[in-house]
Amino acid sequence: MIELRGQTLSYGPAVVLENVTLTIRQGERVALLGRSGAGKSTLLAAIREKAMVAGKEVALVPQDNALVPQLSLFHNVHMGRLHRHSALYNLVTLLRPFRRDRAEVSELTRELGLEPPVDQPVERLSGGQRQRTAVARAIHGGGEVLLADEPVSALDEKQAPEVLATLISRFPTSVISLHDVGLAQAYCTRLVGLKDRRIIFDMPAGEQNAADIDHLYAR
Ligand SMILES: Nc1ncnc2c1ncn2[C@@H]1O[C@H](COP(=O)(O)OP(=O)(O)OP(=O)(O)O)[C@@H](O)[C@H]1O
Repeated sequence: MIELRGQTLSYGPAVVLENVTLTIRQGERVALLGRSGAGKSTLLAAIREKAMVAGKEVALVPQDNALVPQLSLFHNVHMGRLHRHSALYNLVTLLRPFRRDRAEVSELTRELGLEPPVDQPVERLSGGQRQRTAVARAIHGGGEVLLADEPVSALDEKQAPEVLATLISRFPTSVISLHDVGLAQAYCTRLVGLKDRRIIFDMPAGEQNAADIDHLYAR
């Protein structure tokens, strides 16, 4: 479905991952694991590029959320769906959102435990609330493939699994960078470990042992 074959990923002369071969199949929930700087975001970007070339509809949760702070929670979530509407519809929505859209966004934000009113500017939200706004934007936009970069890193122990479960359930296929191995094992079907410029394991969730994980995070 999405395939990288022997690809080297680099920034100019700086190689991040060498000879990457990876196939993401329909229905998979793939977790990318590895120490900070191992190349998870870089690999996600390469997967995104392949998915776009293959004509897939991709939903993104970027690591930095990529929200517009001055705009409301509603408008930031609605942004996920701009491409589905006409320019006129989007212009009207900017000034005065349609009731139907407001209701839909309000329901989604409630589902994600976002308490502030949807009119609240994003710049007045907490870090965890901003992250859930980015999650809501991806869900609202929808698509065939979810690519998410640490989408629940700012959430507490109770919220993180709930939000991750909701996010994953809305997409047929997902690739998610996670630093929480427990969450990856609980919610993903396949774990891909990155270290020393390569994929050091790629196996079904549940098959890796403690030594695999220790080695992945060892210096
Ligand atoms: N735009 C860039 N230009 C040059 N080097 C970069 C750029 N983005 C990332 N890198 C480098 O590429 C390597 C991999 O970075 P990447 O962000 O993919 O890692 P990561 O596993 O996602 O890290 P983290 O868990 O901290 O988000 C790092 O050494 C980083 O410094």
